[in-house]
Amino acid sequence: MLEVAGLTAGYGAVRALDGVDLTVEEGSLTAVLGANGAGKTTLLRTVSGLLRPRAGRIALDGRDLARLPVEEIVRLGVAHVPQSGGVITELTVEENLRLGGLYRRDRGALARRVAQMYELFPPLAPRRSRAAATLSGGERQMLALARALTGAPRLLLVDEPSLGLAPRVVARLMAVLRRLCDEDGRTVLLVEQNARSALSVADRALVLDLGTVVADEPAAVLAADSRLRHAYLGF
Ligand SMILES: Nc1ncnc2c1ncn2[C@@H]1O[C@H](COP(=O)(O)OP(=O)(O)OP(=O)(O)O)[C@@H](O)[C@H]1O
Repeated sequence: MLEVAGLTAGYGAVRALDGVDLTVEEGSLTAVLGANGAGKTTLLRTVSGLLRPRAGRIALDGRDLARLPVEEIVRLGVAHVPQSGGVITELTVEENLRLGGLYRRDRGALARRVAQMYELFPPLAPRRSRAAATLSGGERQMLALARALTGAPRLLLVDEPSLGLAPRVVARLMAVLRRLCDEDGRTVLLVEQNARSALSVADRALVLDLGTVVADEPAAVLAADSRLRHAYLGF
């Protein structure tokens, strides 16, 4: 579904990605792992159009995204949940969810999708009329994911959803991501520092180091490779 080839991107003199190749199958969950500064966030930002590549190709179902406006990339079904969350804290939970699906014209479908989000993330339901600013960190992460999902994206890009969350909340979020692939056929590209959690739900895993791919394996193979784990993943 997503094909990235020879992707090079950066910031001024910094080359954050250097010839990255990646293929993501429809309905799969791919983990992008690696140390701080490896280029993981930059990879998501180039796919969603927030950063333009210097070279290489990013294709969604064969269509090149590299020069499309961000709005068009969203319309093609790509949603990006950034590390800092992506919720509007002044608005209520419900308003955030409705905004996430705003570009979908069908209002009935939007109401159904919002209702589905309360099923998928039960802690959000009793808080629907509260400002997002009053949510805990975990609840905010759930809202950020739910908000992206109300737009019914085909490809969900998620940047470190586990950051600062309790282990039980992390496990619940990972399980939701897995369900999105298995039950809804969505495709997920998940950036994580918490490699152990990500590998427990991923189909495939990519390890980045200084902007290059040093491993691209089925998640179970990577999890069993103690040399790679010690060298790049710290466990
Ligand atoms: N806006 C920016 N301006 C300049 N350099 C940047 C910018 N954003 C990132 N970089 C640099 O690009 C490289 C890759 O950063 P990136 O954020 O993609 O890494 P990461 O793997 O997501 O790291 P982390 O796990 O710490 O979030 C790093 O060397 C970083 O310092």
